[in-house]
Amino acid sequence: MKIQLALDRLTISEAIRLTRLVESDIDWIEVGTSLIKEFGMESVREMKKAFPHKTILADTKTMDNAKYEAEISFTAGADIITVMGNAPKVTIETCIEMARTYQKRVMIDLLNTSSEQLKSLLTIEDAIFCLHISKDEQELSGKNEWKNSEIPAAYPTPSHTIAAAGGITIDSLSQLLAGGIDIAIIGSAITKAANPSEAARQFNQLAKGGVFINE
Ligand SMILES: O=C([C@H](O)CO)[C@H](O)[C@H](O)COP(=O)(O)O
Repeated sequence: MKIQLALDRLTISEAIRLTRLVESDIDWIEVGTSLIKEFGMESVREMKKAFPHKTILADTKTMDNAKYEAEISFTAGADIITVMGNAPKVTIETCIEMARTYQKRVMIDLLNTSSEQLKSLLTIEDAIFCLHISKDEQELSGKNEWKNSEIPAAYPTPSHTIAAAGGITIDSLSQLLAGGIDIAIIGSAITKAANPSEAARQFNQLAKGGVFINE
């Protein structure tokens, strides 16, 4: 399982400093939607410049204007962009086409995506599918538990790549591992930890098949 570090509600320099602390224990770097909204594509450019060998995901959460958003993200250095699973089909397909042109990838964020739409999206085998408990659901509706039952059997065959995001902790990571998730997207549990390097080390140890013992 890969670890994607989600960087949200930070300045660009804080994001770079924090990533340096945990760099060896994370696989992918997510330039969070909040950074993109606050600092624009500069945040993607700066993160790629600071970490040229890491995969950079720009969490654009594209809902419309796919060609434009994909273009500015890929040319800024993003290796992966996100599009919402409940966006019009043409928006999702355009993101996929743009990614193929730039030889990059797309993560489809399945927040509020109907099962009918999901079924039709599963034909896109080179996309990454992301199960997501939103910040608002976590903070305002009290939904913050990941269970194996949340990873419906209808999801992908082994040929699909599946990610999960939203309030993931060491405990829920075990559930996600058992559920066959390929990429765990972890934000606050690392970025807000008292010791981010130690938190990232524990997540990575577990994600790479080790057993984490909470002493
Ligand atoms: O996508 C995210 C969220 O919508 C805020 O923009 C985060 O990347 C995701 O929630 C991971 O962060 P944590 O929930 O803090 O682990």
